[in-house]
Amino acid sequence: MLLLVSPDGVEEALDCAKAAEHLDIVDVKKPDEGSLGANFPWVIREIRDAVPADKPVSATVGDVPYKPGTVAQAALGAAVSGATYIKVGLYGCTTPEQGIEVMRAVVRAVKDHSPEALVVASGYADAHRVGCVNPLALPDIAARAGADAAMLDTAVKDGTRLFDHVPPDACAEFVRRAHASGLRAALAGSVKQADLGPLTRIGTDIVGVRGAVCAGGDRNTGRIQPHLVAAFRAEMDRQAREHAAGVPAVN
Ligand SMILES: O=C[C@H](O)COP(=O)(O)O
Repeated sequence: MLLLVSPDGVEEALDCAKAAEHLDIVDVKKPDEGSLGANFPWVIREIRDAVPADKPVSATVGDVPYKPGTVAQAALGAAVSGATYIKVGLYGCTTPEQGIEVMRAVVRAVKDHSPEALVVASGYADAHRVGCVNPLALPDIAARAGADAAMLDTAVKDGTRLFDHVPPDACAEFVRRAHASGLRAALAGSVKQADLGPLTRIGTDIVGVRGAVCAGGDRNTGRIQPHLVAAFRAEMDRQAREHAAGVPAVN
């Protein structure tokens, strides 16, 4: 399982760089613009320059509206700025068809420019609270649009977590559907260390965090702490070892 960590700017990205050996993907976002809030192109570029070259930079394109042209341009902007994972939060899409239309436009815009870039279609575990497309529809949306990964995050950052809205069994079904379509499955949403057991066992490919590696566990007022990134990775590694050894689950 890969670890994606979301700094909110260059300063925090430098803290991620200090913990680079413990993480796999640096994910640029602007949390004050939403769960998958998009940051400025120059911030993506600065962060690309600040983190080790072997660490891919991901960028969120925003909690996007159902406007395929607008979103395709924004996604291209993220790719041009140096991101190699392009994450789109299908916030304004109320049907799978709308999600597919947006994601097809994004895939074309991104891959025409950077064929090696990976496009991630993200939905929301708490979609029922914001009226967007059902979380379990994301693997099919991503696959039919030609994206590379399906992801879930939470739209409302109020302390509720991924598993509060999509329990582990349903997340397992999400991962199964993604893998059946040849996609990577990424899961996030106020994920804590205690969630890593189930996330490992269901075969999650990428776990995304911010709050869990910020001081005080607070994604808004806390800053990313390199030692918390290291501790999170240590628990990931422990869970991976236990899973590989067939140790019975305790959480
Ligand atoms: O992409 C991952 C998100 O940044 C997760 O943030 P969070 O762990 O604070 O919910």
